[in-house]
Amino acid sequence: MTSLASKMATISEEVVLEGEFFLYPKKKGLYKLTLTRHRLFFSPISNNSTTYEEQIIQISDIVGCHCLEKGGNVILAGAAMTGSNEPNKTSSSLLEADNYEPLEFPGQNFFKVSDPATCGIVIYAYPFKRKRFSSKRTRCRQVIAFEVPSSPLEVFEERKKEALKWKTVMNILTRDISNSSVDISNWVLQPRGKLLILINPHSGPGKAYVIFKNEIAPMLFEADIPYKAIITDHAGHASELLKEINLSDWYGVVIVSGDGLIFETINGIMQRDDWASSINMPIGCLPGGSGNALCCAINYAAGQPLDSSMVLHSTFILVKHKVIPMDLVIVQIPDNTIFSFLSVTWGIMADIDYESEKYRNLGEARFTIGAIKRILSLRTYRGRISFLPVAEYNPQDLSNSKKVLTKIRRFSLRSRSSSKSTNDSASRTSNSPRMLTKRCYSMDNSGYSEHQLRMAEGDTTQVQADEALNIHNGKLELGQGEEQESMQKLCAGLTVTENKQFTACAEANVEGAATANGLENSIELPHNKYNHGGDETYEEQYKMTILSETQEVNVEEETYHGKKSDFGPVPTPLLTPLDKEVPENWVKVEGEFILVAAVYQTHLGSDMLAAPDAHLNDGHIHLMIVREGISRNALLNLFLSFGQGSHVHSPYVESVKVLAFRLEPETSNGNIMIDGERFDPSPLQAQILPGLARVMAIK
Ligand SMILES: Nc1ncnc2c1ncn2[C@@H]1O[C@H](COP(=O)(O)OP(=O)(O)OP(=O)(O)O)[C@@H](O)[C@H]1O
Repeated sequence: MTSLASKMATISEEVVLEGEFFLYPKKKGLYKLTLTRHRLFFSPISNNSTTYEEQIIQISDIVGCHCLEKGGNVILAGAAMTGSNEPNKTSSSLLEADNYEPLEFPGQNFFKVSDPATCGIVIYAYPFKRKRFSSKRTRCRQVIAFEVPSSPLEVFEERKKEALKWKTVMNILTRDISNSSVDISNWVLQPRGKLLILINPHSGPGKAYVIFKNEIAPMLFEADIPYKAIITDHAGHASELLKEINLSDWYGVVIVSGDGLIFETINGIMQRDDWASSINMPIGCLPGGSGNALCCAINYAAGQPLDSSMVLHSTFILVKHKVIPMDLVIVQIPDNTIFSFLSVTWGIMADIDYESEKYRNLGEARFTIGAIKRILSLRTYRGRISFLPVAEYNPQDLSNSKKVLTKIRRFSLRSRSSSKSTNDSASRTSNSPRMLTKRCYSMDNSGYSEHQLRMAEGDTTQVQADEALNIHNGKLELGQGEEQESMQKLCAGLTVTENKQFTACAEANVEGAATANGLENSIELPHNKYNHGGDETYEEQYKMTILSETQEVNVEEETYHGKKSDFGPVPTPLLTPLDKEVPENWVKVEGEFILVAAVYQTHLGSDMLAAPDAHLNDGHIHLMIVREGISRNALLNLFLSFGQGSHVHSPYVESVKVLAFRLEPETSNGNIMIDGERFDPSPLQAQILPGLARVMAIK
């Protein structure tokens, strides 16, 4: 038996634990279990060596290990709580309230035993399996339980102790907690930090709560993650909570919604007096909305597929996460400041995002429908885009800029300035009520206001588009316009599935993880008369901590406790006031544009690899410009190539990495979208804040 065990553990790996167990509940024969730091091997013990069958579970696929327990159904401790409309209740006092709706699951899903004398372990794993009739892989739930035999451990307490030892060691390995001690009896399993989970019941097709209950909560139970789940009851609720609550009560905040609630969360935190420490609070995201770009970017970086099982893959990442810095971008619009984590778009991309709101019940497919309509009724926008490029700017060869001149990196900052103007203006962003659909921010700083989509009346191009493209009962019907051929080409790449979801054929190849772009650590800001010059470097002046791109954050070392400190506004040394000219060393491009997009995550949707070489914390804004002069056909092809990210090679696309930019639309029509939120077209400027936020991700 011992020799079999050695064979199982392939000898080269150090054996952490070995033991003999029954496979529960069959109790058919004994199994030998061998645990190494990376794998669990198990095989039946038989006198006949020809029946030797070894099975392996990778530790990296395991989310948790429990002791077998007696019981019926599982009632989840975290449970979910609805919001409250009670007028006197503040958002944060809701957290103390006791109106929980218990979530109950059938016991057999989690291997509850009927005999209290049964001792053993149950392992929850999510290994990759190949999909049927496809070369693609997806994670599948695997639950396996082992019972400690009553011989030689006859005493119940000893069997219980053995099961507990296996559970503890398995969970320590599963959580990738470093243990220097070779003696496993010194290994200590610390309880997991508590998560505040915010669920938007109206996001996307309105299924966020069902997704949470059926797909997310069970895995949180398996991984022993404590949480409190709150169903938001109004727009702005998340931002109110994050502004008010004592953050030290929580390990992190998790959003089950689309990008809109993540935007609210980040901007809520940035309105706190102690924003500079509070923004260290890890943010997790699980896809529950129609636009789940950050989830896509995190899954892509972790090498997980962006397929129909994205909730499962995202929950798996949440359970196995490390805390990773994420770039934010400070966006200044007249009289307001916004903190953005995703993108600023203007032109066709913004129009598609905003105008496709009415198809939100189609989930992400709304963007495909919106794209077809907007290409049919193509508009151009006049304006100016100015930017501070990372590399030497060569308009002839924009996508191939090589010489890196500037790079600012992740920082934690504490400005010496006592002015609070930035945060004061930010606080105006989300005090007012917010519409769930067709929402926009008005530029007069009065907060959120309802915005009617510019449909038929007074917008003839939209009417033509609507006539050319009809959507009835989940089917696309093409009109007779001059673009019919192009549209047929695009629609040939669309499949309409039973649940009326449209998916583009051109799927992103997301099997391989994004690799870090290998940029060096040096910082050499260009001479900029507005960067507050002097002899101090940018890092010295703003107390930046330069970390390498692959460095993880040790949460223990950072504080996000809600102490009121005298933090100043977020410094923006690269920006001049919006009503002054941009610095002389900026590049200015003027003309008619089809689109301008500033993106800082890889994805803007599961089939939109907008910035293929972006990284969560690469310290760059990836600017993409398409000027007028592109045919509709070429634009169609361009949109189709977004799935693979090959649009960056198009001769029509100018790609440039920048640290800051200013956008000055000359026309008042159209839309500006910041992280999926609409703003009226007016001048804005933005600067990267490298690695300012923290996300739960896997590199
Ligand atoms: N209970 C609620 N009722 C109405 N609106 C809410 C509620 N909770 C949150 N919201 C608002 O709904 C907005 C949209 O949600 P989110 O973007 O997360 O999902 P989404 O489905 O991707 O949205 P959209 O399709 O509108 O972009 C959020 O920005 C938030 O302000």
